[in-house]
Amino acid sequence: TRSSRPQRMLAHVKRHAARGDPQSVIDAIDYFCRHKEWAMNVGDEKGTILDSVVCEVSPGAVLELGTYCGYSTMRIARLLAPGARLITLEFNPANAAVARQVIAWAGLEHKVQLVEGSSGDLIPQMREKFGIDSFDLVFLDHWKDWYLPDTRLMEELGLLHKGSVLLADNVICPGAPEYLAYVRSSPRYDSRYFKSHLEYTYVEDGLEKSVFPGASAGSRP
Ligand SMILES: Cc1cc(-c2n[nH]c(CCNC(=O)c3cc(-c4ccc(F)cc4)cc(O)c3O)n2)ccn1
Ligand SMILES: [Mg+2]
Repeated sequence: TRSSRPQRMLAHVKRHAARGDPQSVIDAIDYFCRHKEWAMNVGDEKGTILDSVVCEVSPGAVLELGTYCGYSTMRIARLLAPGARLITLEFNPANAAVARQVIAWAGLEHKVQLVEGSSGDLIPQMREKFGIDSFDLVFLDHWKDWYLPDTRLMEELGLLHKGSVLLADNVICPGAPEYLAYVRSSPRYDSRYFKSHLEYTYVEDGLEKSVFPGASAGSRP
């Protein structure tokens, strides 16, 4: 049967990127998506904003919701300090299989745990299965109408601590209006919008960065 777009992307990476060189893998995917076939990676423009937030937070524990082909997984993992951990959740097994190979080609597999399944099922298992107490950074890049319920779930499970950063992709396109309204109105978050474009296009999109000031904030003194 005909190959999938992620499979063609992986073939392009193997042909054009150097093993163990994450930047060359990132560049190869950006070239493929800009000049051959569009794909829903966060991309180079929003990727630069992602990089700056990762460097600013210098997280010990990161959760990524929505791996896809592992592009943003690599952007984050290549900037992590030794011993820091990145857990990434992917719903689609075929995409997860491609992502594992992309991450391995970049030589970043020892920094990344890729788990297949839905966020709603896996987030409650973070402590027991992965020994994670809380996350310093969460990159939301999965199903857009799941951003809000999953954020509420992480709050309720105590997976966010004072200063935890939520960074959400696609808040304009495809859009996450309920999530945006929540983080921008809740006294529990300091939120800021980084205007950009939908990956590899001129359509407006952006990232919303929201700092969790602590569970007590916004509740009665
Ligand atoms: C429930 C659950 C879900 C997941 C999960 N795993 N993988 C994903 C991928 C989700 N991503 C997107 O749908 C997405 C779409 C566009 C887009 C598409 C078409 C257009 F025309 C314009 C823009 C652009 C993007 O940047 C995106 O990120 N979710 C993992 C775990 N649990
Ligand atoms: Mg996205």
